[in-house]
Amino acid sequence: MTSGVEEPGAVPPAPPAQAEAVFGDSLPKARRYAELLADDGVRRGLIGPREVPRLWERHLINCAAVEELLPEGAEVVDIGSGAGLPGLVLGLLRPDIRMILLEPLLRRTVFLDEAVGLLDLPNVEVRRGRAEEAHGELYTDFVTARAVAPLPRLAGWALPLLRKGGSLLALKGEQAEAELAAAEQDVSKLRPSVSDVIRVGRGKVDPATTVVRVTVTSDGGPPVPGSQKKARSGKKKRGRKR
Ligand SMILES: C[S@@+](CC[C@H](N)C(=O)[O-])C[C@H]1O[C@@H](n2cnc3c(N)ncnc32)[C@H](O)[C@@H]1O
Repeated sequence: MTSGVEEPGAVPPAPPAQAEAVFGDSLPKARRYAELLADDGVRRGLIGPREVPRLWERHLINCAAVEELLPEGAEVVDIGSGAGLPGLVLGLLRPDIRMILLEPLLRRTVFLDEAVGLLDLPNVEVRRGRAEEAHGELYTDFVTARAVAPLPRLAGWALPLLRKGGSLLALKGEQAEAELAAAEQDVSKLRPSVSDVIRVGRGKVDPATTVVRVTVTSDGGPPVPGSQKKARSGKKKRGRKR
């Protein structure tokens, strides 16, 4: 039986020294997000309690390292954001980018909406849905994803969302080269593309974050600029058809 008094949530560890270098002026927002993950995130089952002591190194800093692959003003769709990793971290670190967090589960989108409001992130939009349901509707410069699906399935979901020259940035573990080698042929059949494995955040993140990057080299369907359908409200929506 519960006492009716809510248990206090967990408290995240203090940010490690490299968090200052990684987040700079955004560190206060990153701290607030870490608190939210440790408290509400754990309470609502979005992250496991065992993740709390390693929130900074394994989650926030690891995800933040990807920002060096995103040029100024990039449009990004993070598929399978879960509790906001890596999309929310990138959105709070880089106010110049436009970030859509695409996540099918209501419980998670509710948390993400609350986090975006609390952290005051006007450049971040939360959408409920599966990546494959957005095909033909959403086009972007980059798709990010962490721990969402094996590479061939992930590429099937992500590549149709990309404009020509755009890249899927999939955060992977140490086996990234082997995973890419096994999947590369299937991936390039989905849409002509070039792929590589890069490590980002060297000198700030230890170990460096491993990213499989798949860059599409063909048009693959996005309509020509100017033929964009109007959003239902009549207001132009970020990242919509263009
Ligand atoms: C293991 S969690 C990873 C969450 C987060 N990216 C992270 O690294 O902590 C996988 C997430 O992908 C979402 N997901 C599963 N299938 C999806 C799909 N087809 N499109 C978009 N998201 C999907 C799930 O709802 C879940 O939130």
